[in-house]
Amino acid sequence: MPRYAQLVMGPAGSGKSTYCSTMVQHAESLNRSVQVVNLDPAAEYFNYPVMADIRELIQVDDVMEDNSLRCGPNGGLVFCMEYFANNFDWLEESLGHVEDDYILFDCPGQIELYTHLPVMRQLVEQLQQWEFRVCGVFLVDSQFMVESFKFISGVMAALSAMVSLEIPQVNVMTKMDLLAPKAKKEIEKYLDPDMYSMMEDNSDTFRSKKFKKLTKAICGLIDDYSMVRFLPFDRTDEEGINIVLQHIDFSIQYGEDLEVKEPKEVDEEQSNLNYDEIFQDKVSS
Ligand SMILES: Nc1nc2c(ncn2[C@@H]2O[C@H](COP(=O)(O)OP(=O)(O)OP(=O)(O)O)[C@@H](O)[C@H]2O)c(=O)[nH]1
Ligand SMILES: [Mg+2]
Repeated sequence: MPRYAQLVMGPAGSGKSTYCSTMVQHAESLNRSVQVVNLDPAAEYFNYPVMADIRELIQVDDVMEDNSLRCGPNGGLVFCMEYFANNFDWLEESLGHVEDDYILFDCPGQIELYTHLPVMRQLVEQLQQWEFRVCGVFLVDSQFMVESFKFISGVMAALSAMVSLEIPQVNVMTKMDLLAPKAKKEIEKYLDPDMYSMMEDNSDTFRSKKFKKLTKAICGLIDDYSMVRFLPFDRTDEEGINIVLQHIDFSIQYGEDLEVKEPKEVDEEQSNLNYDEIFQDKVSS
């Protein structure tokens, strides 16, 4: 039986840890068990219970304090993630081997992890060997997406993760609750974007003529192949959260192998009795 994993990725501060805790609560309300693994060795605050925490293996502060390594915060993180990739047995031990487990991996925000460093891909391959079905969940902050040039950068970041990991990916626009109603209306066009008309509408924003052709070609490519789309995520909207979860479940075929649950057995005599009572009530009234 497979296990299921969401790799929760995205730039720093895009809402990854908040997404994880919101999903855990949402799953609880659906009577589903979802667990979280913290993979951010520099994490200071998150409010979900962890199944495993990379800081038990290695911490950025310790790496930065090491005089022989002389790392800053970003170099320190890269060192930690490489160390992690060389010690996957720690993760194997922490995860155990429970069938049907559904685990969210709260990843660090350094974008280089999703562009050219090999560690996330190595993690995906390792999880797949352990029979996990893995879905990438790429978060971007809706606050930074309301202008077209920022939007194109966000799309390229999501695309870069898709290309480097080669797994199903659901892209999510977070913090929708912070948008004013007008901005909310405005952002709808970015959820399922028509890149061609976006380019035309905002041709003044792209000032340099030299790069306009390149930007246009990139937009055309994204549009022609419908490569990137976003789902809105408002942590206060249960229905919206459920739609995001359903998309992810569908992409990793969660639920297809689950055993059908038998309905609770009802005492036959009892149920007949109730039915008779109702019938009697109806006749007498
Ligand atoms: N209002 C609102 N605030 C949010 C939402 N998601 C995240 N935030 C806030 O945004 C900030 C960053 O959120 P985190 O969940 O820590 O973001 P992160 O991606 O885990 O950040 P790093 O791990 O540092 O990369 C926090 O102050 C959160 O309270 C949201 O959906 N709505
Ligand atoms: Mg975080």
